[in-house]
Amino acid sequence: MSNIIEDKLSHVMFRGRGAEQRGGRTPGLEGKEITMRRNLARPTRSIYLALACLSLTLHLLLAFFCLSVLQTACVLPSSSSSSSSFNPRTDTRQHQSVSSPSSSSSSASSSSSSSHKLPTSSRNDEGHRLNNTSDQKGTDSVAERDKKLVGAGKVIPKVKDHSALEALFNHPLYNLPRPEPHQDDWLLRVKTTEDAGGVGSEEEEQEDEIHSDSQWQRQSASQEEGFDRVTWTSEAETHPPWLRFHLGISRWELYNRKDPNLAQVTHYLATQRVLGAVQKTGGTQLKLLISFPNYGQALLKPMRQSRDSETDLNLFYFSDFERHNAEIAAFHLDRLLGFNRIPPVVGRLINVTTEIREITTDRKLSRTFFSSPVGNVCFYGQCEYYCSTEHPVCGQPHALEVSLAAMLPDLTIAPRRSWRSPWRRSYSRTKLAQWEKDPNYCDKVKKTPPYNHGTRLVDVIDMAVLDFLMGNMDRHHYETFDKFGNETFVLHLDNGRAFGRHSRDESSILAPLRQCCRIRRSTFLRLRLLSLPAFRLSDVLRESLAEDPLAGRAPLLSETHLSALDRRLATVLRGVRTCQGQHSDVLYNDLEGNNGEWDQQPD
Ligand SMILES: Nc1ncnc2c1ncn2[C@@H]1O[C@H](COP(=O)(O)OP(=O)(O)OP(=O)(O)O)[C@@H](O)[C@H]1O
Ligand SMILES: [Mn+2]
Repeated sequence: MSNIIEDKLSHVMFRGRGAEQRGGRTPGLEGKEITMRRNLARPTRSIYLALACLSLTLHLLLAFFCLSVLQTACVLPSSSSSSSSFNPRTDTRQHQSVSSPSSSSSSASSSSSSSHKLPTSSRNDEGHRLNNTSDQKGTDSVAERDKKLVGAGKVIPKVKDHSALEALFNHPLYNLPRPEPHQDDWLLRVKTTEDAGGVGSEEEEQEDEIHSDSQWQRQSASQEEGFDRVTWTSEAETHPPWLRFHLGISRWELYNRKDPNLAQVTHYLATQRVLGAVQKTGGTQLKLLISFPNYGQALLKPMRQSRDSETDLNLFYFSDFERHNAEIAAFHLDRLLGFNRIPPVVGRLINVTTEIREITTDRKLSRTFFSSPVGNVCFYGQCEYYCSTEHPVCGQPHALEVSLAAMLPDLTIAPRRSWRSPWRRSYSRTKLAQWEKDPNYCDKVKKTPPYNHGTRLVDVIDMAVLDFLMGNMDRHHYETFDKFGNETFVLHLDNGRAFGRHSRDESSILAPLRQCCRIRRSTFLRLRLLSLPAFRLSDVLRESLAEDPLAGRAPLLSETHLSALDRRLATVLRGVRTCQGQHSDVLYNDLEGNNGEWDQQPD
């Protein structure tokens, strides 16, 4: 056997040498070689076969060795080890930027259900990019992240198959038939060219009418710097989402929950390029008016404190900081209660340097920018409360969480009326308001216009229920659209001071319900529905808030706030029952003539 192998090996060596010598060979030598090869063809094949077997055996041995002895050397590096090498947390400024890549990918999952299958390495790559760019003003990182946060108001990441939110919105109580709106029931309407009645009629046009196509075109001809060219016509499909939102405002609600434009508005607010940022006047705290290239605008409230920091118990409601997450959560809660009385609000991570400081034309605002000792970009603006170096709004180092609320139509085309709330607090450290001293206060309110007629009283009570649930004590005024007179809903604007405390329920907010013992039947039935396990308020709100782009960074409301909502809801329902035990006309029947499935619910 060994001889045979040796023999075959010598043939291989011979062939090898022959090949080496080929360079200077004579034709005679080549001829000899061919003859020899023919003679040796069969033994050579056997040698090849033997060598293949040998090689295979050696490979198998090597593999065994590798698996048993050097097992760790064959294992791929774990994700945690790779993540730590990609995400060095070297400095406090970077903390937020570091945590955001995973969050941006998880919030991207709201637009793509497959994204939570993203390989860890791709998330880490993002983290790496983000850290690099945050040192170069963080400009690209924030913009890139924003592109991925496009899930705004779109698809909810489905952790479970069953969606309580979907089930809630499919319930008949959330699909009550509405009368077909007449022309007068819309806040605005688009004037056609025929309506305009030719040249010279402009001064006679009513203020509540959106200008005709020809006027829009004229406006676009005198284009302002940076703004898009206006190509809208009277056709709804040509309108940007913010304009469709304005055109959808009716006598009864700000938006129709089922209108696909609602998701487009939040998406728009979350993703449009910021063209302008100036301070907005009115109110007491810092807020900015943001402009987008196609003439849309938003009201910005910055994050000033962490989501979970509870308001100091010794701070008066009028001294409390405004919270960006409260504005976002209030919009979702109001929608869940079936009110639709808060303009769409969405969270966004902005770059304070490129999206405020470098573009603002507001000198009063730009003068307040500074770099903090750890290198974060901060500003404080000019306003009544908390606009000083001691209360700066800071990026990390440039990235800042904000809430963006869709702006209502300008007051020049849709004037609003501001009403002092009958249950307004005294806004004094020493005095009590009338309603706090007089148990029969509501009797007087009920006799006073506009509360003596129509739905205004139950509207204010709806608002009190919303405010009690979210702990908002700061409802001194409310607004309505002038055009609709007293026959309209009330706007729930300014919710920045809600969700300040979860450990305390402020029962005085419920005074309108307790003192008047009246509530809309539809509101009561929805509240009862939200107390059932299948539609539990905390569950549906958690699910709804997951739609917001900022939810990927941290839940917009902590679990403590969510469970406080369930507790407070039970208090409201108990309050109604107590009233029902004392009075007969507690439920204001706004469902007359609608005998639907909701009636079958036990009382
Ligand atoms: N989405 C909106 N569109 C148009 N105007 C709005 C919008 N939200 C608020 N406003 C207007 O801006 C004013 C100031 O806003 P807001 O009440 O939120 O500020 P604030 O500083 O919280 O006020 P306050 O200190 O009185 O509580 C409101 O009274 C309202 O008229
Ligand atoms: Mn406020």
